[in-house]
Amino acid sequence: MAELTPMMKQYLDLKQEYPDCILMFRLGDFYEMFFEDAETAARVLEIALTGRNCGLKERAPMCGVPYHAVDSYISKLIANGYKVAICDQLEDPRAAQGIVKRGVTRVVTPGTVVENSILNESENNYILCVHYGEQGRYGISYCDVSTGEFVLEELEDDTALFNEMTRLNPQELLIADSHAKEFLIMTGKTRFKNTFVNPYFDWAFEAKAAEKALRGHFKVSSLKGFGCAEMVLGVCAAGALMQYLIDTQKNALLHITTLRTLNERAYMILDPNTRRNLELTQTLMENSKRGSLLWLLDKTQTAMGARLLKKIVLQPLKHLDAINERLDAVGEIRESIYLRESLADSLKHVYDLERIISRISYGSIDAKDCLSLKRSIGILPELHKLLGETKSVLLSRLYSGLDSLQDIYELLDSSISEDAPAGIMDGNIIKPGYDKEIDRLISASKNGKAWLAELEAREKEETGIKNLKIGYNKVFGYYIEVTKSNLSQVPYRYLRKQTLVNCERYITEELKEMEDTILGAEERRKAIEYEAFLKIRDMLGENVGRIQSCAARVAFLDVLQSFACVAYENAYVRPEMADDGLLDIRNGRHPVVESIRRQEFVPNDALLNDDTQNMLLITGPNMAGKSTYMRQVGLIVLMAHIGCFVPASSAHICLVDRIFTRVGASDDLASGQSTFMVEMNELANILNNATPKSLLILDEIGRGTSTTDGLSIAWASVEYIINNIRAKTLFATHYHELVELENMFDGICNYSVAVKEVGHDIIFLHKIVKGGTDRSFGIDVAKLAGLPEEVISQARIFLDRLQEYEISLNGLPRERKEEKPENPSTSALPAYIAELKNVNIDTLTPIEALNLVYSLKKELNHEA
Ligand SMILES: Nc1ncnc2c1ncn2[C@@H]1O[C@H](COP(=O)(O)OP(=O)(O)OP(=O)(O)O)[C@@H](O)[C@H]1O
Repeated sequence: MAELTPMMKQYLDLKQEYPDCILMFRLGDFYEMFFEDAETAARVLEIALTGRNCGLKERAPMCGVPYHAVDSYISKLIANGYKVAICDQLEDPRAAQGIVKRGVTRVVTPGTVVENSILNESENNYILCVHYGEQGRYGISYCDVSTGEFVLEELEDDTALFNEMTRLNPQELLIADSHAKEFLIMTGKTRFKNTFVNPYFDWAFEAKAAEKALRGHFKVSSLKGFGCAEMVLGVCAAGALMQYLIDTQKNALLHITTLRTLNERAYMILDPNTRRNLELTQTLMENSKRGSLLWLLDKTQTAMGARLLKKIVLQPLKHLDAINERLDAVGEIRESIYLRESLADSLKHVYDLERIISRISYGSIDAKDCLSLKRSIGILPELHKLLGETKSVLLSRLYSGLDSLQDIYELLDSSISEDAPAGIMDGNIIKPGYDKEIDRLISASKNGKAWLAELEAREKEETGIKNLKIGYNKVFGYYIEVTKSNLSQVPYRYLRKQTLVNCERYITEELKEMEDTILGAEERRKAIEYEAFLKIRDMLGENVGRIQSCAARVAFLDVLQSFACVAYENAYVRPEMADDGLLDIRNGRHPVVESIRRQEFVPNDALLNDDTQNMLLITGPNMAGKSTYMRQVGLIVLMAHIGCFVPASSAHICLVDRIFTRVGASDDLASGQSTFMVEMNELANILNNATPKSLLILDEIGRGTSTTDGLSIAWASVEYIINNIRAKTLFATHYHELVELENMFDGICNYSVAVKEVGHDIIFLHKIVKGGTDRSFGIDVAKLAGLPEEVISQARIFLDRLQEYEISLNGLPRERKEEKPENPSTSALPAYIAELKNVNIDTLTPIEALNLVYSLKKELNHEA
């Protein structure tokens, strides 16, 4: 009976352990795949499907990829939704007795890739683990295995979970088997519907098992030191994630040196709408980084700085001292041209230390990485010197904590050759003087070369063949080459080795002996260099924690210099921060619009306080600049809270707990929500969660439905905010009726965006002025947009007619509206209308009152 070959038996044993993965099996210089895996991989990777004798009657389907190019093939498989298990040779094949020992060294999934060619340099690559707690609460934990960041958090509800998921944008979600279905349904209609969801053992999420996995990895007897002892849900998520990483990444977790507990009280929560509406990391229209706040603020010089900047932009601080510390540091760098330019110049030379560290941990570091590490460390003394001269608390703290890693520099400088190749098994990596044995072998092969030259001269002399030469190739080794015209002079002692078109190649006894010595020395040197390199790698491995904390400091310094650089280049000012409820921005600008627009940007003030000016009700024509103005206030407040200078001539910014935005119209087809439904969901979230310390930016509330419904909702929302929340609010609207609210409530102030009419044309002045407006200029804007003249003139006729009805309404005693009502809760009711209809004011809600106004309008319309 046919029997499997030992190699195929080994393959099938391993494959059994990884049935859901494509198993890449290392054979010599190739990773081979067999059977179904081969068929799938050949199709996805567009490579040839062949066969291999496996001992059975039929050949096993097989395909393979060269090991040195494996990254690009892995990335293609991952992108197509497959998991890949990498099976490597666990011993030197030359030393193996019998079949080479092999084992899976790593399972690669979208959330666990570390290959540079797959990763985006300025983005983190997270795997996020979600643990379901009681009463709708969650514990989450996320890790970027390409940098070693490992964090846990606890979240209140679905909304908080969704907020964090959108902030982190994980490539993979780990979830307990028993919740996987529920989770898939929950994410099925969101943007995470295509994210790789990985169900994992329930037991790993149990508190005891989770804690054990964490204690085991961090080698601690208690988790107290990480500040998460009370966070049971978070620990369950973190422990399950750690267990998963241990299972799949095997021994490559050296670089996960700490567990960070995210304290939500330290950061302002930004919901996905606010991130999107303020275009913090990407633009609304094109989803591109260019045009976003992140793009504008990114003057970082390192990939680590770029990744940290994104985190900082999405996590504004909530504490005054922390914000002021950052502002002090940015101010100090901004003030000194020398410091600013020297920091940028030095940081330019620092490589991506975080990802080099992960390659140390994964054992995939090469000599080039070592040189990058050495060069980066070489910059540290300069950074140290620059920071040593600073005064601000934060920079001084960075200075005192910055380890110069001198010993690591010396190790790398003495060991790794400057022109070392990338491959670590090809020799020429180790510098002369580092290892005596390597030096001896180098000299043996060098002497061998001198001896070859001497032999060549001797053979020429003896045979009289002047153009005889000694050469070498990988297949035949050393040879003596004689051209065809000189063959008659070849002596008998020459043994033919190879025949070419123009020449013959020979070997002699003497040359053969020398070949053994030279090649033996070369081979041995390569082997010893490889061993020496592995030792250096291990020494680096023992120091990953030190390199990591250095990397974190460098990244933070990079963000601070980036803020300083942007502040200097764009003439930003330092915001004055206080917890006093006053927002006073003078000559504020929209940071991105001003940097992109060719024409001059018109600056505007913004004043909001807790009592007299709590809400700005902004009216004005289309295209005047209402949205730009409101976004600019939101961005200035946010920039101040991340410790960045702001585009204004001066800015007093009070601490805010959240920034809420409801801007523009977008529908969510994926979840089957109409534009209006999306708008109402967002509004509900704001009205339910805003506090007096929040900043609200509301643009055209109610425009997604009929005018009457829309106006009613807008009116009622303004009332609700001013009466119940008293959050600082910017409220832009096309419902000019709302300007009446200024007279009815303390704290509402009308503003409008000025335009100038020149004949039939309008000029946008983009200036925010006090007072409301009652004209939209919509038709004028439509004309500017190039609507056909016929449509424009017909629209003007309709408008005139409508305005006539408007006048017949407003002809009613207007002065009554100026009187301040005694009871603000019924204040929205236009009393004169109620009187007209003989209705008792006190029995109506504001919305009913507004509906009344409109039904009256309709009646008047009919009569006319
Ligand atoms: N302060 C300003 N200085 C210069 N240009 C500005 C200013 N504010 C806005 N703009 C420009 O005016 C245009 C319209 O701005 P925006 O979209 O904010 O107007 P809007 O009033 O919100 O319009 P709509 O009501 O139609 O949504 C944009 O192209 C913007 O770049």
